[in-house]
Amino acid sequence: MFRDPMTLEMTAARRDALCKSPDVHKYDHGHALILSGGPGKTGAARLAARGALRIGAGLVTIGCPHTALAEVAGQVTAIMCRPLDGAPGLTELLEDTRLNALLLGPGLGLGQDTQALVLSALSGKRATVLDADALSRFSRNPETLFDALHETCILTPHAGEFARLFPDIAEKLHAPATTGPAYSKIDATREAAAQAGCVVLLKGPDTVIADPKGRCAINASVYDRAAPWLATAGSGDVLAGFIAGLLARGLTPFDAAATAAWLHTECALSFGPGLIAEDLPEELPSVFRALGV
Ligand SMILES: NC(=O)C1=CN([C@@H]2O[C@H](COP(=O)(O)OP(=O)(O)OC[C@H]3O[C@@H](n4cnc5c(N)ncnc54)[C@H](OP(=O)(O)O)[C@@H]3O)[C@@H](O)[C@H]2O)[C@@H](O)CC1
Ligand SMILES: Nc1ncnc2c1ncn2[C@@H]1O[C@H](COP(=O)(O)OP(=O)(O)O)[C@@H](O)[C@H]1O
Repeated sequence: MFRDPMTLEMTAARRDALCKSPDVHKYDHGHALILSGGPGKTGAARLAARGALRIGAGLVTIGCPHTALAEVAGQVTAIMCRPLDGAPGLTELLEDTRLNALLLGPGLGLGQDTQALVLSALSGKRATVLDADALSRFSRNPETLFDALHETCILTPHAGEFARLFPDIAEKLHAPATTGPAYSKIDATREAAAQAGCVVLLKGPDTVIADPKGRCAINASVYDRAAPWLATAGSGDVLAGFIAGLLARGLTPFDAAATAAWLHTECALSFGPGLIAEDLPEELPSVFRALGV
């Protein structure tokens, strides 16, 4: 067990996990399924899907409502798309056991459908990233979500989503410290991971990743790694896609979250000012080259 939080670095083991063997085929690199919202709400899933493909998932499919199929299909090429209406459609699609990593939330909306999709996705116990609306949807009934989560899930809230899902923990985090040591973002993320029973990645300039046993890492985008251009619409959607892609490739939830957060910052540093979310996946090849992947 790792009790001490570690500042993330690109270790040889992490780098090796990103390399692809010469003698395997695309299904050996996994197949990520990313759910999209309806018409006019497909951008976030497309950003995430591009991230998942660029980080090395062998195949990436966007599952979207029939009504959004033309919009999605008209804007993706290497990424595949499948019509999928509601939780029954998802259950049917998940009969394909090669779909080994799921991402739900970006652009999904806050309706009843989102809750049903999340619960259906979680029932199969597949590696699953929950972000954005898949978290906010449960702000009034977090216990429903916690009861369904399992150990290969990853929650990726920003501070606002975190406070919706873990209001008591957020209150402690934001309370003024009257006695030391103060309750930190690391304490908060660890407590949230223990409560949820899965990995939690709490975003921000300093992103903290924790698992239920207390293992913890920090991706600090500060000082020489400051990347304020990441505060742009959709950059979190790309991060969720990076994590889903690495899950598809077989990384553990903790390693997928930690490695993705580190690469996300590297992509922003490599691109520099003027960055928009679309640029992040496109920057991965030069980041990989610099790492010798
Ligand atoms: N290209 C696309 O298709 C994109 C699609 N997207 C998709 O849109 C959907 C809704 O996304 P969203 O951004 O409107 O919802 P959300 O982030 O909950 O903000 C609502 C309120 O929460 C707060 N808040 C926000 N951030 C915070 C923080 N870090 N820390 C603290 N508080 C924070 C803030 O409230 P305030 O602080 O202003 O009171 C804000 O007004 C979602 O599905 C997403 O995937 C986006 O990803 C963009 C690109
Ligand atoms: N000032 C900052 N410096 C470094 N990274 C940041 C900063 N602000 C936000 N980020 C990162 O950008 C991403 C924003 O994600 P999120 O808030 O979910 O936005 P969106 O919903 O638009 O995708 C997160 O990965 C977060 O860690």
